Amino acid sequence: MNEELTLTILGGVDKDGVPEPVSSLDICKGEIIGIVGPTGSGKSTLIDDIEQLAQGDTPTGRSVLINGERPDAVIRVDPRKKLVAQLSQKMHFLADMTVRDFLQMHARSRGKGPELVDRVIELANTLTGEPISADNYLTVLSGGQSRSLMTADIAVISDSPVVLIDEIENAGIKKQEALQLLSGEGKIVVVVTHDPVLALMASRRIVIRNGGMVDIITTSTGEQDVCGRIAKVDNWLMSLRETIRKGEVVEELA
Ligand SMILES: Nc1ncnc2c1ncn2[C@@H]1O[C@H](COP(=O)(O)OP(=O)(O)OP(=O)(O)O)[C@@H](O)[C@H]1O
Repeated sequence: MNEELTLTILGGVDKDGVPEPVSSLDICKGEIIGIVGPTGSGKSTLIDDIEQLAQGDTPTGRSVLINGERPDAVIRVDPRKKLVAQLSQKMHFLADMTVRDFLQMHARSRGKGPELVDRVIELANTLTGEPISADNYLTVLSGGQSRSLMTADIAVISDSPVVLIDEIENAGIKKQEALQLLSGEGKIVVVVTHDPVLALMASRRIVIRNGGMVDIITTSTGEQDVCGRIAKVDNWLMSLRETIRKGEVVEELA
């Protein structure tokens, strides 16, 4: 995946049919971009527009361009050519097969070798505190394990250069690592979140109000500093959760 990629969102209208203040936004390869706004403001709707590569044919009237051009119809409908992968809070596997069989099948369907399977599991295990083994059945994986596996699968096997993430704050996965992994693979990562660590990890965030994109905030160096500090607290909380999950005793602070 070395080709250049720019995703352009052309603004449409807000809930009142008024043109959105942000009329055009370019997002480049490897960028993490946040979407923030009050409940019901239209964050998921923007994610859906990107997922569908809207062409003025959704309620918002937005259009999404790939490298400055309107994507052809094949890209929009052929699952093998899909540009956009989505990772959501609610995720369950329905297939009754092992992790290894599932990943091998997915790698094969993408024309990739079975050697990637071990790499996916290894990466997934860096994102979850509960180890996943190749012989686990998908149906017994916890929510956190499932999301970790999907994140690693998207990073390694899936060719989709754009990843949409809708609220993973309580997903039981190391969310910073997950975002870094995906953007490090050169993917465009679009994340709906109010989690300060995730929102400030993004280089910019789109502010949504009343269905419209009203502002783009670039993360300042001061905000990056805050992000680093809260990330440490966040990792500490995660390790405390692990200690408690394992039935161990929490050490007192020195
Ligand atoms: N530009 C728009 N034009 C018309 N309707 C819109 C627009 N944007 C959002 N809506 C509608 O507003 C409602 C709420 O939007 P949405 O679910 O995207 O909000 P949200 O910010 O994701 O909410 P939550 O934080 O609760 O998940 C939906 O019914 C959606 O169809």
